[in-house]
Amino acid sequence: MEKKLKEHAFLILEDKTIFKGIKIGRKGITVGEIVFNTSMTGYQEILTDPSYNNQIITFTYPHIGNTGINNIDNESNKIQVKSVIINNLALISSHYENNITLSKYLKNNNIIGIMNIDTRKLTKIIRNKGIQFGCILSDSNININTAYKYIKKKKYQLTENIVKKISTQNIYSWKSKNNKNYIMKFNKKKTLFNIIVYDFGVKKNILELLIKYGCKITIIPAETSAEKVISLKPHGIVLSNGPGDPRSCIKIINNIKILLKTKIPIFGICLGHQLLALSNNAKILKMKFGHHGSNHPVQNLKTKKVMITSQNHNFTIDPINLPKNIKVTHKSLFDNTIQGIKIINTNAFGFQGHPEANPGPKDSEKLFKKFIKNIKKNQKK
Ligand SMILES: NC(=O)CC[C@H](N)C(=O)O
Repeated sequence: MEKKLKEHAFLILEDKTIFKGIKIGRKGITVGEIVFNTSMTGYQEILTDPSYNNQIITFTYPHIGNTGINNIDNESNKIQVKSVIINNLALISSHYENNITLSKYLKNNNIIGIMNIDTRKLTKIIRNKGIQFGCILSDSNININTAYKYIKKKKYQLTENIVKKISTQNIYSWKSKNNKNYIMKFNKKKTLFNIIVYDFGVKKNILELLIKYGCKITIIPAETSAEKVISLKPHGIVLSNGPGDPRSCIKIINNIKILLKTKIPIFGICLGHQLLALSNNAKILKMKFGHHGSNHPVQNLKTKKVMITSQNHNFTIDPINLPKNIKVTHKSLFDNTIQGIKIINTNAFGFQGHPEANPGPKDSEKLFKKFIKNIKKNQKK
């Protein structure tokens, strides 16, 4: 059990709503875009998902921290969210893999957080008014007017390209800790495909699933040139998930345009899917409050089958005046937004949700099989 959890903190929204709560993590002030996640499990994976880099996360599920933090489930090597808003922080962590309490984990990683917030009320505000920029203030030496000034000052930074900052700076091979146990389940011929993964903020489970389906992985910096990628002679290319506004990734979009001409199979996931669309001259829109949860129904328009998927995005492909070479393959049954695309006359497809889940259901894992099938087909030609 943890004691001393009683210092006050404030959550201040750009619409001037003020919530009073209790400080968790480090003392200080922080601002960012607040996004809500509706998943009932998986707070550790969410906190470490690089797609949330620079954002403040709030959980609609009221009880967070009850299984602690373990050494296995991180989706990257650090906490990626800027700050955390929780309703009820569990004071006891109980799980056989538990290593450290959530509260200690936040403190050790210098994260500013707030608890005892009615996160469902906060989520309703975001749903009604749209994504809110907000500030967590847990330092009694800073007053609320400073917080408002901070919100105004920092908001402009939303359009900057953060992908380049968080991507790997060097090319490296991914070695799975688990690979012996699950490589080759799908790929019976035991061929290892060489896959290049563009790291826009890649989640670990994307890499683990590629390993599972028989791939050898080389991870490359976000702005690696198309020429360099072609010289590495990959069997397939993955455009990973990642944070921020895809429209800021100009260099990456230009590289994808060149790669599309090569016919190397390409699989775009979330940000990667949006970048695939942009490199084919589609428009991207910012959604009112995005999709962030693990129960989103997505329909395959050809088979009519529905998958329950994990989602985490604020941007979406504009369905109006979609270029003719982009075929929509999947749609959200929540709001009809585009969830899957195929680029005609190429070997490229994209998926808006998170087929690697973590947290979330495994229904859309089959998209990895589809990618491998595309690679095999391409080899036969
Ligand atoms: N998970 C992701 O890759 C997110 C993509 C993009 N940053 C968005 O918010 O829409």
